[in-house]
Amino acid sequence: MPTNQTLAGVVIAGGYSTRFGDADKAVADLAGTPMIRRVVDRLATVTDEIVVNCREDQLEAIDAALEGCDASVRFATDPVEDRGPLAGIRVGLETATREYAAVVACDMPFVDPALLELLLERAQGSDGAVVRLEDGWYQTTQAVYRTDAMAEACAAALEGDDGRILAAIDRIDCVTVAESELEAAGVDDATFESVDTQAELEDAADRLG
Ligand SMILES: Nc1nc2c(ncn2[C@@H]2O[C@H](COP(=O)(O)OP(=O)(O)OP(=O)(O)O)[C@@H](O)[C@H]2O)c(=O)[nH]1
Ligand SMILES: [Mg+2]
Repeated sequence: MPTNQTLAGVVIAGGYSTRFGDADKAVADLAGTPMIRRVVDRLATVTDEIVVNCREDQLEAIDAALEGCDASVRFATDPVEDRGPLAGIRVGLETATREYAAVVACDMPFVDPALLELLLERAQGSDGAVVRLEDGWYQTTQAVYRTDAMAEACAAALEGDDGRILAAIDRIDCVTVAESELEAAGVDDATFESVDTQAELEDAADRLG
């Protein structure tokens, strides 16, 4: 996999998991393994650098959840908390050192590394590649971006008081990949599933267990 040399993984985990209840979904046990660890382990198969973005108060628990990981993980904490995922992506990308970075939310334990490889391939020569779902939604938290270009775009969007991830994407030259292309590329249907509630955690655990 020759293109892997330039791919970082950025996991965003600085949210408050309000739909999940009284616990941080990032470190929730999913069939015996903390959710964020599942994401990091999958990312590690196609990246050579991993940055985890979270709040200061999550560091200890996330570090423990990742103990013994093969990947070398660095942390990028939010300078200001609760500014939304775009702020987390920004600081994560500012910390990453590879030309491109796969940005993945901590609550997507089924992320398919094959998708990230496809997106990295499509992003070559551009500032990123993002999947456009059939309903028109862009899958921005499982996407590949050119690290410095997207970090600058995030900063510009945030400075303009626009916290939407799409506001940053609009500022870069990003390739769109149609959802319909993923099946032929062998990407797992479950890749975009996110675990936001206890019910979704139970459902995911049933399928893994
Ligand atoms: N750094 C940072 N990351 C965030 C923030 N809000 C959400 N995220 C991350 O963005 C991803 C998608 O967000 P959500 O699914 O809404 O997660 P959440 O906000 O923790 O959960 P809810 O409170 O239930 O919406 C998750 O990986 C979150 O950790 C934030 O304010 N800062
Ligand atoms: Mg949220």
